[in-house]
Amino acid sequence: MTTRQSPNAPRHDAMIAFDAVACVRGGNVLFEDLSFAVCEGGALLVSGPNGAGKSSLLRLAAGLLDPVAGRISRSATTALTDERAALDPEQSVARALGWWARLDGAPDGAVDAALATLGCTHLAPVPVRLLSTGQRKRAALARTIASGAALWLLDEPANGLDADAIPLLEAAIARHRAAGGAVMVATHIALALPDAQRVALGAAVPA
Ligand SMILES: Nc1ncnc2c1ncn2[C@@H]1O[C@H](COP(=O)(O)OP(=O)(O)OP(=O)(O)O)[C@@H](O)[C@H]1O
Repeated sequence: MTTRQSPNAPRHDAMIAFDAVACVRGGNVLFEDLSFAVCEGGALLVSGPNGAGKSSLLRLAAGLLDPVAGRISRSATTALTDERAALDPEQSVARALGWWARLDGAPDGAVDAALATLGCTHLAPVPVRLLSTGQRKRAALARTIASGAALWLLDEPANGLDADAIPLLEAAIARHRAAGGAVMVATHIALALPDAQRVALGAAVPA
């Protein structure tokens, strides 16, 4: 169930390290004794059946959940993309993303660049509430790309994307890693993540 690097010793150069982490939700142990470290340029691929705890793992990594045991050390800024796009439905895509970019302290032009990266510059003036499923996913991914965060936490990033968008996402991840960033990805859809570490979660058991 776990990926272990140096046993019980979080790496000092890690952007994030899980050390013997356990997660319980809804009365079930989703995983325990989970240890790994993700360093600059790294990637971690999280797999497992529905309900295994992939999203929970990413929420732990984002600091949105606390582990019931173990320790999580985080030295990098993080951005999470999940099914909640968290974009104001009444704003245009550009304004909604711009709001987050300002909050994240992103440089001027970060939103335009992120939209171009995902091939959706044309969506900039479109109200968020009018976006299709795949367009909403592209906008949510653009929010993470524009954030400037070093560690991208991507929960099912390919869901809803069409065949043209998936290579754009893979290229964006590769560029981010080449620039010293890192990613943790939970996905049921195959994505090219060269040299990724793997965490395969199993079925939950009652606590
Ligand atoms: N807020 C919550 N309170 C209680 N239980 C929760 C909560 N959120 C999730 N769970 C439970 O935790 C378990 C793991 O959920 P999680 O979303 O992490 O799984 P997942 O592996 O991402 O699943 P999927 O492949 O379906 O996206 C599920 O049984 C779910 O019902």
